Amino acid sequence: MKSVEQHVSDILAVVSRPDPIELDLLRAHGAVLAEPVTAELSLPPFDNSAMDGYAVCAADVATATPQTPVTLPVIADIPAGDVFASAIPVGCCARIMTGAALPKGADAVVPVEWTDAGVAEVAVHRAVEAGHAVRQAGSDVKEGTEVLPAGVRIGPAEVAVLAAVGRRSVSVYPRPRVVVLGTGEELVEPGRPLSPGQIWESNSFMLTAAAIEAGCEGYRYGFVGDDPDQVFEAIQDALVRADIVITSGGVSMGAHDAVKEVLSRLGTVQFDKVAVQPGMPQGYGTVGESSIPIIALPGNPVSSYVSFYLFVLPALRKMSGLPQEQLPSVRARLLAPITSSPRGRRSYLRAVLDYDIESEEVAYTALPVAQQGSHQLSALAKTNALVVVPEQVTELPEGSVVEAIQLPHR
Ligand SMILES: Nc1nc2c(c(=O)[nH]1)N[C@H]1C(S)=C(S)[C@@H](COP(=O)(O)OP(=O)(O)OC[C@H]3O[C@@H](n4cnc5c(N)ncnc54)[C@H](O)[C@@H]3O)O[C@H]1N2
Ligand code: MOO
Repeated sequence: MKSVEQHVSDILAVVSRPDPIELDLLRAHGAVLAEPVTAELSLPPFDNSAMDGYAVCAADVATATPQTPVTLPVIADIPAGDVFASAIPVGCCARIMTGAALPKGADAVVPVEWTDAGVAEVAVHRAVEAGHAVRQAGSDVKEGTEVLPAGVRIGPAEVAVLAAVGRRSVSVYPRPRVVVLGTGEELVEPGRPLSPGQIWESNSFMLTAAAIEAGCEGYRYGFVGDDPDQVFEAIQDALVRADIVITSGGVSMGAHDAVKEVLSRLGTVQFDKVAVQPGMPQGYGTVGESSIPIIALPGNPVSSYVSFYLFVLPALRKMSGLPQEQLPSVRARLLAPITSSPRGRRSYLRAVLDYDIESEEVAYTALPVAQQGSHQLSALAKTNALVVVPEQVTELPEGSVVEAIQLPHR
């Protein structure tokens, strides 16, 4: 059987990072930056006031106390956006608002709360040091410095930084379009009535949602039955708007598993048994004239789910322009024994991971849920981690320390 690592690297070999495109700032939100961004100007570009108050020369108010206030004439009013062109003469001050440029001659701002808030002249009750409530030019960013490296995902903070350094558009990797197709004659659209032998379709919803959460454009194609012609047509159709196609079902040994047969006709798709539980039968390759990557996941819902995080996510990261990175994992103490794990296959058990505030050594506990069957979907929603049981291990007592992979957004 093929190792998990081998299957990941085989998949990574058939997907590539797209060429960057220039996108307007909000369109770029959620995509990965393809260029390092530097500040053309310092931020703030000029010394400015951090408070509403009075721009003064600190030396002029050095003796001010509540008992002995210093009174200064107010010679100007400087709202944010205005610039006071001349200098403040010694012994004078200007009323100034937060964000307004500090006038020449002033070296500090007295907050309005430390004054009588006068308009023509003002009584200052407290001394200030030079620099008080002044935001120095460049105290956020110095001109020419890198504010964002290439390879970061653009979230709200990055959008803010880009706008603040004056960028209206940026070079990003376009978000991969992921088209998801389920297969199975027994499947029925949720919301429609079930006949005997049928179940409601869930994999294409789950995989589309997971692709969207991974920052991609996810499209649910829906599902088709096991008729090879239908499967053929659906995959051809899906290819039109896909950078990658994800299918579920039809990859095992079933007599009606159409996906295997059709995909072999359409491209270079290879089917493997991967040494993993759940998710053993897997397919990957490329299809169509443009050699669009395709990943064929097993139909069992839990297998599809786990396979997404093990095999699809690394592909989507690469296609998004992100560096390869494992999902974060921690060492955790098992709160229940693991009674059986197949020898020769690495198990990923769905578990509840908790922070263990009492423990001095291992900071987490992991409780694998009781329902670990590949069809037992409902338990997934209770879990937030995958406990890894290595290939050669078949059981583990309670209290064992294991690796627990933290699932995203859980
Ligand atoms: N003789 C063997 N049988 C099976 C083997 C094997 O090695 N030898 N492997 C088992 C394992 S492991 C898995 S995993 C499954 C994978 O099977 P397929 O990928 O061919 O999937 P299907 O047979 O189409 O479906 C399996 C199961 O999942 C349900 N399903 C499928 N698609 C969906 C969907 N979109 N939404 C909800 N549920 C879905 C389907 O009804 C089946 O119950 O094969 C084992 N068998
Ligand atoms: O490997 Mo299957 O994925 O056991 O359920």
